[in-house]
Amino acid sequence: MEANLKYLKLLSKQFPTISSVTTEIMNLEAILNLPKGTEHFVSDLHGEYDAFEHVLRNGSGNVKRKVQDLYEDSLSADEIDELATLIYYPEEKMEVILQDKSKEEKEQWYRLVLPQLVDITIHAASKYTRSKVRKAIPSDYEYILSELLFRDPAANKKDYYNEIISSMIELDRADDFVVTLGYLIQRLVVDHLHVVGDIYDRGPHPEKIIDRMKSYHSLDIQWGNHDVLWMGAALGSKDCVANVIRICARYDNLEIIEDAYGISLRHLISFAERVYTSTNCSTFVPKADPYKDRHYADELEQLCKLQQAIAVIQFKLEKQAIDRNPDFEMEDRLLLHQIDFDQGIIQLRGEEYDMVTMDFPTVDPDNPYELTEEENQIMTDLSQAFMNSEQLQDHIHFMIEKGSMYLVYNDNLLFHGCMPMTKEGDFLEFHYHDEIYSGKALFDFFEQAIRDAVSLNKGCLEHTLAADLIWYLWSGAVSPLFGKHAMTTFERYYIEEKETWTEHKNKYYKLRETEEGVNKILNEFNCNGPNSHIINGHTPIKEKSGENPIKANNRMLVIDGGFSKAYQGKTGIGGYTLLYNSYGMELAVNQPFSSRQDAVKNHTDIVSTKRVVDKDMERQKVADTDIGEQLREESKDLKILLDAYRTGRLAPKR
Ligand SMILES: O=P(O)(O)OC[C@H]1O[C@](O)(COP(=O)(O)O)[C@@H](O)[C@@H]1O
Ligand SMILES: [Mn+2]
Repeated sequence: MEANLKYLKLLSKQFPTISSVTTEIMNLEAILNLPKGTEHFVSDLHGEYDAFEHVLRNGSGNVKRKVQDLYEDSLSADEIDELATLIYYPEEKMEVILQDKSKEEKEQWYRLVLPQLVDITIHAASKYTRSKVRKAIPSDYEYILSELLFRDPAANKKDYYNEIISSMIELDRADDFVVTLGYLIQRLVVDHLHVVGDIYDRGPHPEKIIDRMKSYHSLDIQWGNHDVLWMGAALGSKDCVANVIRICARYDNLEIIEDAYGISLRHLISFAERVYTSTNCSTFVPKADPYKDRHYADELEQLCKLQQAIAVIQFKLEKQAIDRNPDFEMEDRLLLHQIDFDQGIIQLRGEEYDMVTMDFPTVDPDNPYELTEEENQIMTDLSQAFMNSEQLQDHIHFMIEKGSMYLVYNDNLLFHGCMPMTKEGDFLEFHYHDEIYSGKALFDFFEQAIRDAVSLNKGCLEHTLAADLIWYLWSGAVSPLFGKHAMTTFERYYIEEKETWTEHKNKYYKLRETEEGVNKILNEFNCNGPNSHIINGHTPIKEKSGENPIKANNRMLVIDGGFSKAYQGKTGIGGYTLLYNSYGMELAVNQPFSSRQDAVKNHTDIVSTKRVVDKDMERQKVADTDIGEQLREESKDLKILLDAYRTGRLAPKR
């Protein structure tokens, strides 16, 4: 009771009068009755910044829908496409449209297009409270846009527009106004963004994706295996550093490390060129971006040698991590000592294979896991450089702040990789330091390890062990982010026989096809609503071979469709994105994104088809969401405060 009164007193500071309390209650009740805001889900962006930017700009088709809602009957399909493209890329599209126009023609165009843009903005804003829309308006236009968006419906609209547009043109502000409205519409069509993991690796610009996300109005991240790899590297794990560099070399993306994050690879490169000699093994040839054709032979050779050098360092370092952590049970990943250095063969699970190359200048056959002095020095310096890169630290801390291993949001469960399971369909157990973790607790355990690696002092044993757990998340058999029995990097580089490359997927990937399997996982996270789904990324859906991203009687949605160019050959598409608005969920199938210029010039839009996930769902209001739940609580408290004012338990101000 005491505590209650204390809380009410605090609340009364914010709402000191009866009228302020009643106004706020009315405001909250009104919000609860608005339609639910639109959530937008993307995953597996893999450094493809331009494609990501495009789906943010077109809201996975949501912008075009708003245009169609208003102009389907009065504009042609081409005109609708042009107007939509103007909204996605206002600066570039306007330049193309206006380039050959006279002053009068330009003025005519503004008079046509500005009212259209204002109407689309009003339509997109109609789901929100005035105060929310006001917050989205850039301050330069606060007055004018408030006037336009919240104008008195009885006032003569035409006169009003004319007046405003005339003064815009006169003051030479019409261009700027088009741009402002374009971005405001983009901002309003999506209320909240979920990024279901794998921002990093394979593609060229993860750092631009993070910068873009930093300025986005509302989002969360579920970490992917590639994201935690970078987190581990930034937090000082040498195993993670070696993997990050190796993957960047493999995909010809060293600029990310050197230019975007200012980490010098000079010593490593000169070491690799000096010490490694073989240049003829195809397994080390980088998987170059097909759009980036700029290689000279010596550049390729350098990337091959760099990959060799860092792969060997990685295998040596992994021995230390595996020895430090017998609980990982990863001894069978240690393969250097299985090589017969005289005969050029390797023993693997009872079979004998030829080695693709025997270029191991730094491996002592009697002590194959010992790093040479120079290798040691290079890794010590590189891990320092990762920890000292301000830009990288800034990006990783953003991911840590906005991210988590999983998220329950409006009754949906979001995670990147998998729920590790046994073949009997039970949650797989991870044994660590005499404790056992499985199910939700397994996710929570790894999340804590990441947060420990952030807060513990670097260099102490606890920190090293926390960083090792991050590396385990990248490649361990019971990792919810990896989902395969082992990572066969060694075999992929050194053995030709592809049967040795297989990474067996966890049973989860069979079980998630069934409603029973999916419900078991949803229940574990207390997601029991009639509209609960799992939203999953990580494994590219091979759409072109007929695989369906919507599984388990619509309960499971796998949205990795291949933003990554390296995977588009397999998937046949350019990525899935998901929208969840007040009418339910809709999966957008995106075509590969060609280029920004193409999108601007030819109106190529990458959303090709939409598939409805929820049929017959009742229109959802804010009241039906997690935020609605919070608002109802607030409203309940305010009603108690009102009662306290009325019964004299507290004295309101007058
Ligand atoms: O094609 P690459 O570069 O060899 O990468 C393959 C590796 O990437 C992984 O698939 C992990 O990356 P994803 O999360 O993108 O699947 C590993 O399982 C595998 O060993
Ligand atoms: Mn992944």
